[in-house]
Amino acid sequence: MDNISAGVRKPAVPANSRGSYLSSGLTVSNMGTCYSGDDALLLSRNHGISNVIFPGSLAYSGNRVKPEEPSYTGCEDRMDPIFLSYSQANGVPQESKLATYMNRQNTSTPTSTVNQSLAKNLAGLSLDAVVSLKKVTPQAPEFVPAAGGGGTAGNTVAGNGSPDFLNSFTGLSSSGGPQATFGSRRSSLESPLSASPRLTPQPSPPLSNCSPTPTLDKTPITPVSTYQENVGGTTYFYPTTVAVAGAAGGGEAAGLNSSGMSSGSSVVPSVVLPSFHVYPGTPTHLASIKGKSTTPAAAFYVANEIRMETLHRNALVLAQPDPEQFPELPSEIDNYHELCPLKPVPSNSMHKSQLLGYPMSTYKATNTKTGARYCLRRVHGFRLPNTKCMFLVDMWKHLQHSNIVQLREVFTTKAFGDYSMIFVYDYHPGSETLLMKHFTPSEPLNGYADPFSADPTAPRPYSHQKNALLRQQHGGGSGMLPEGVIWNYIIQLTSALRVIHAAGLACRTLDPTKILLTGRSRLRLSSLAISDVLTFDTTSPNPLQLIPHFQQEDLTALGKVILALACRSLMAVQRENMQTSLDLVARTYSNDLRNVIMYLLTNQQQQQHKSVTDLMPMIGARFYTQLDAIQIRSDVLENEISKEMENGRLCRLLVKLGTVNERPELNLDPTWAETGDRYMLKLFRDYLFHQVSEDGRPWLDMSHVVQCLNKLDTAAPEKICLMSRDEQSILVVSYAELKHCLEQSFEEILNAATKRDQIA
Ligand SMILES: Nc1ncnc2c1ncn2[C@@H]1O[C@H](COP(=O)(O)OP(=O)(O)OP(=O)(O)O)[C@@H](O)[C@H]1O
Repeated sequence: MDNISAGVRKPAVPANSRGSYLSSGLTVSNMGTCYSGDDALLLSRNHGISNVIFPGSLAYSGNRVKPEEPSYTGCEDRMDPIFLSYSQANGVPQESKLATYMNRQNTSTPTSTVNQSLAKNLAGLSLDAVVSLKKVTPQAPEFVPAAGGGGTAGNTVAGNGSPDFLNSFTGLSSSGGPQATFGSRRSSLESPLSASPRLTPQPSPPLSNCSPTPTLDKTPITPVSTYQENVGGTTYFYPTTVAVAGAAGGGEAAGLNSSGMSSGSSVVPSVVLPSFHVYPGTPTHLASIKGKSTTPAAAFYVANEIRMETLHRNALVLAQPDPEQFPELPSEIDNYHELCPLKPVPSNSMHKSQLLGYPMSTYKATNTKTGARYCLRRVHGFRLPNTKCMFLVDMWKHLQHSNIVQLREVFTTKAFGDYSMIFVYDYHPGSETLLMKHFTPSEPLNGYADPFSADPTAPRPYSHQKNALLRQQHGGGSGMLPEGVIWNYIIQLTSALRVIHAAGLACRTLDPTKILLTGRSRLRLSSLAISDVLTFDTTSPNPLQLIPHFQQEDLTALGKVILALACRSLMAVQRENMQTSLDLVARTYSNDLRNVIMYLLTNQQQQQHKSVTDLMPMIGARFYTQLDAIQIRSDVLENEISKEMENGRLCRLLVKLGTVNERPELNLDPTWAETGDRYMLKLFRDYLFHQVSEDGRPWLDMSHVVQCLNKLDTAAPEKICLMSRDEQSILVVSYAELKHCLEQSFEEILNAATKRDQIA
């Protein structure tokens, strides 16, 4: 909570006048509470420089108090008597600017209506919001600021901070925030809602797992539009619309009452929701997760590691081809442009894909209609004899799974100067193949060498040297994959195969060159459907006849991939190395892993029909381990999102503010940004960003900015005190009102922009 008495921080004031505003005898009268009934605060200075009257509280339901309104009954004893003592002839302190203004006008200003029956109606004034307010009397010592110059009384609050004084106000405040008075008169910024202005922002919360203390407000307030009048250089603001509860917090806006229950619920509210959104800090169940970033910034921003990964992926999505390097690339193919090769384009048609037997190239491309990025696989020089195979393409297109790169469409093109077939897939930036990840020689193997490598210097299988090496690997720190990683891969690959086979299809490209690894451990089968199209037999009466056979081949291919991963060698799956490889697996890993491999690689003749579902009991409880890991990961990411969600929301809010603030002109009005609602927003901008410490140094506190923006965004009823740069005007205004001003002003700009568009 603020400690206004510390007097450390204050609204932005010019350096040359620092420290003076609290001691310059400002008089603050809460006119809105009981004098004019229009909820306006008159802030005047003893030395009578121009002032601003501005709507303070929004508890009143109209511009002016209407004495006959039944809702304003029974509250006299709840009113701060200090205001009663000010009830002068017209209900307005005669020394106030508003009184001067009204006297000068001597006309039937709305306030005069108040005057006639104010005394009567004050007795019956009823405001729910003040029911719980602590009753104080003018005689209470804490309410009698020292007479005389501004310095004394002002110091009581801003300088020395009489605890009694503050406590009594704190007791009045539903927000629990400190209150303030200025100058030599008995005065208060206390509003009918007890949402006092904050002269100083909240202190920074501790960085670890902590967030600014939210202010709890039970009474949501709707901003009111204001009517303003300039009299002799003084601007008077009056509310013009009815304040309606219900627009303050997000929960309220979503039709929830303060308990978070639906409005129709008869359950008695037992909790009070904060009136603004803020990230509440890392949940305890994530605080102890290993590998979590512990930097202070990680408490409020997305973890560095995730940020870097995301930035990298986004950069890859946006990457453009270098036109000088790829001059031969067509600028557009069908609905795709910005082709960016993902691997070197084969220079001649003899360079064929090892797996598919055709020259192939892979590109990232942008859809011209949607702007989305896709992965295009081009089969060079392939001419589709007819479209009979397209039913298979449709089957693949409908297959959606988290371990599959989804096929989107297939078409032929002559844009490359030949007959090419294009398979369009989802693009997963930053993916690498299993081959690149686990079988590239460049990868450091931490002393482990491929036991099947042809390199004569490498250890031979089952040589003394190799066995020693294996023992060392088994002890940890080796280049062999941890068994958990292999099981993780098995679960993902079998998961994909399960849906493919269940759909009556077969993968046919289950190979380390066609299994993509994205991020830490997400596997996806790629290049699906290509084999089906390229080898489609148009003369066959039943093109699906061979699918069961291909499914059995998928399972064998899966066994080979697992064996190769377990031995970290593609040569491990060659027929002559097979037995050696299985022995190696038996020594290094659990029996379960060996059994899975054995099951998948056992000759089909010996085994009737293999099925991917047979593997599920072999995987067994490892499913749970995987599920647990995924759910923890999901928790972590959800937490990261909740941090960034707040940041994104604030960014949009800042964009709005920036669009309004300092706008040179609007609709040919060069003073637009400096007048009316915009003036308040300008002062709010100063309050947000330009505060200075007592000795004039810039005061920087991110939590202050974040808190204020959050309160603005949710139209919190809490009030703040804004001061003009020349110190001549002070506005006491709620976030709700500021939000309303911002929305109005931004809408004006939007309307003007649309108008111009229409003209253009
Ligand atoms: N859907 C995709 N999203 C993102 N990147 C992909 C996608 N498909 C493939 N890639 C990447 O494109 C590159 C080339 O993939 P490709 O399958 O053509 O490899 P390859 O080993 O050269 O295959 P082949 O020998 O059959 O031509 C790889 O780095 C791979 O990670």
